[in-house]
Amino acid sequence: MYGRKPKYDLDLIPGPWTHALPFIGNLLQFLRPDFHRVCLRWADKYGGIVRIKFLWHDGLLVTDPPALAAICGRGEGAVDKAANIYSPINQMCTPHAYPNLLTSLADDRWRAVRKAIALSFAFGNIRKKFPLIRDRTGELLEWLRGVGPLESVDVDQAALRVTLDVIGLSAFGHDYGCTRLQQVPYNHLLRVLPRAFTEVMRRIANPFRSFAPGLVKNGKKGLTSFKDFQRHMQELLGEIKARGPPARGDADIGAQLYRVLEAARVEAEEKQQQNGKSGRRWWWRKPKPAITDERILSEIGILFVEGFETTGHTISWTLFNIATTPGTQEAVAEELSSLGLLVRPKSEGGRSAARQLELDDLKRLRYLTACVKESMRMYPVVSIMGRTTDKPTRVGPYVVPSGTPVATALFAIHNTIHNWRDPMTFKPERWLDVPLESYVLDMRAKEGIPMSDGPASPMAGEHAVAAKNQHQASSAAAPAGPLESNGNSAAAAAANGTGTTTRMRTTPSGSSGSDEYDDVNGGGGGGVDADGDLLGGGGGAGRRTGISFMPFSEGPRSCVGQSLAKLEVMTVLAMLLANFRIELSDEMGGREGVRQRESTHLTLQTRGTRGIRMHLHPRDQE
Ligand code: HEM
Repeated sequence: MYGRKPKYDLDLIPGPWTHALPFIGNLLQFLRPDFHRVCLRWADKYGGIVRIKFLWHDGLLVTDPPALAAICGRGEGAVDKAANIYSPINQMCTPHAYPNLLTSLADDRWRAVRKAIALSFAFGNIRKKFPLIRDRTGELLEWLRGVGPLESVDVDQAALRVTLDVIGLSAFGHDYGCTRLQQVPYNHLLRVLPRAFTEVMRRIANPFRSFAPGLVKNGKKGLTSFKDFQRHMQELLGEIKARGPPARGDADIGAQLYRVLEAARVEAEEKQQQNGKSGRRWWWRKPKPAITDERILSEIGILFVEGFETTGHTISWTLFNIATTPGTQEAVAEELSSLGLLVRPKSEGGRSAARQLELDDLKRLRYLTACVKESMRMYPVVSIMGRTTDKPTRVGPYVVPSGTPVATALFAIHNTIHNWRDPMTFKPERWLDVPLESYVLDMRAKEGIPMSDGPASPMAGEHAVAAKNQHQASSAAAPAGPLESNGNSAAAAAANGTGTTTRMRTTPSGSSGSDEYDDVNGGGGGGVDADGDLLGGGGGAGRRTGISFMPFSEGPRSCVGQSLAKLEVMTVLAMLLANFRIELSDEMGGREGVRQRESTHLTLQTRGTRGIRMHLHPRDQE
C-alpha cells in the first residue's frame, strides 16, 4: 500500500471502470459525440452512482436523486465546480484565461459578480425585456413567412438569431441585428460563436491542445476563433465603459458589471490610502483591484456562451418534439386558440383574427409550458456538469477522496429508468399538474418509481454491506479526513439503513396540494425577487431531499439567467406556433434520424450543419 493514494470506497462503486483500458480508461467513450447517451447507458446499467475512468483518474457519474440534492446543495455533501475541466471556456473568453461565473469556484469574486448579475435577472427587470423579445420574434416570423412552406428551414439557426439579438440588446444595449440579416458575414458573432465552441470542445477532450495550438489539426483556426470572439467581447466592454456610470434604475447586465468594476477599483484605492496612512512599506505600490477588466471580459463572454446556444437549442428541441409527437401540435394550437392567439385561415380573418401575445398570456399557456418542461427533460441542453470534491466527501453511501471529479449528467438524470417511467416517450401530460414555476423536482413518486434513500443501483444493498466491510478494513490505511474524524462514514450510514439523506417530505408551495412528490421549487435568480407566479426562478430553496429534474441545475450554482431563458423560450414558441403549423422535413429522417445526429457539443444539439429542418406552413394560408 506504500505510496498508493487512498481510494476510500471507490473500489466498491460499480461502473465501466472495471473494464477500462490501461492509461486511457474509458476515454474513448467520452470522445463520442453522443456521450450523453453513453452516460445514460451507464446510469441504466450500473445505477445512480457510477465510477468511471478518465485517463488514469477516477471520477463519478451521479444520477441518484438524493445524492444530487446533496451535491448541488449547501450542506456537507456539497461539491464545488471542477474549475480545471471548464478552463477551455476561460481560454475562449479572455487572453489570459480568467475565470467567470460559470467556471470559477464559489469564491468572493464569484459571489460579488453573482450578486450583481442576479439583480439583472430579477423578474422585475426581465419582464421589461418582453417587448424586445416579441419584436425580434416578430421580425423572425416575417422572414420565415418569406421563405414559404415548400422550402425547409433550420429552426435551430432561426431560434439562435433571436437569442443572440436578445442577449446583445437586453444585457449590453448592442444590436447584432441577426433577425434582419439575409447573409451572415463570416466574422459576425453568430458565426464566430459556434467556431469558438468547437475549439472549446476540442480542448476539453484534449487538454494538451491549448499548449501548442500550432501543432494540432485545426489548432490555429481554433485559436483565431477565440481571438475573434474576444474582439467582439472587448467591443462590448469598451461600450460599457464609454457609457460611464449607469443611471440609477438601470439594472441591466452592462450596468451591473460596470458597478462591480468600479466597486473593486474604489476598494483597491481605499486599501492603498490605508497602507499610506499606516506607514506600511511599499505603500506607493498600487494594490490591484480584486476584479479587473479582464475578469469582466470573461463575464461578458460567459453570458453569451450561456445565453445564446442554451436558449436557442431548447426552442428547437421543443419544436422538434412537438412536430413529431402525434396530437401535440393540435393541443398547443387549441390552447393558443382558446386565448385568441392562433392565426386563422384567410377565410376566417387570417392574421388579423389573432391578437398580439402579451406577457400575462404566458402563464396561461399550461400545455405549452408542459411541452417545454418535457422537452427540457428529454433534451436538457446542458447535458452534463462537472464538479470536483475538495475533501473526502460522501456521495450516496460511498466516501470518495478529495479531488474526485463528480459529473452530474443531466441527460442521464432526466432519462434513466431509475428516475422515470417510460423516459424515451415525450409526454407533456407528466407536467400538467406541476406548478408552472417548478423547474427543480423529485418526480420519482409521481412517476411511480420506488423512492429509495440510497443510489438507485440494482446492487445498492450488496454494495452497502460490502462498503461497510471494506471501509472498516481500509480505514486504518486511509488518512483521517473530516468524515472519518467525526465518525460519519457513509458506508456505516448505508449499512445501518439510515441511507444518505434524511427524507423530509414537503408539500409543494403553491401546488395543487399533492404531497405525492417533492416540489423543490426552482433555483435561479440567485435568491432575488424573481416572480414565481409567472415563469419561475425564485430563490431561497430549502434543503432538497432528492432531485430527478433540474434543467437549470440547482442550488447556489444554478442558472442565473433562467428567468430570461424561460421568457424567451415561451415567447418564441407561442408566437411561432400561433403563426405556423410545423412539419419535420423528410431529409431529417424522422425522430430516429435526428437522434442519430445528436451531439454534446458544449450544449446538446445536432451534429453537422443541417440543424433541425422543418417546413413551416403559415396558418393563414392553410
Ligand atoms: C434554456 C436555457 C438555459 C439553460 C437550459 C441553462 C442551463 C444552465 C445550467 C444547467 C447551468 C449550470 C451549469 C454548470 O454548472 O455547469 C447554468 C449556469 C449558468 N447559466 Fe444558464 N441556462 C440557460 C440560459 C441562460 C441564459 C439566457 C443566461 C444568461 C444570459 C445564462 C447564464 C448562466 C450563467 C452565468 C451560469 C453560471 C451560474 C453560476 O455558476 O453562478 N443561462 N445554466
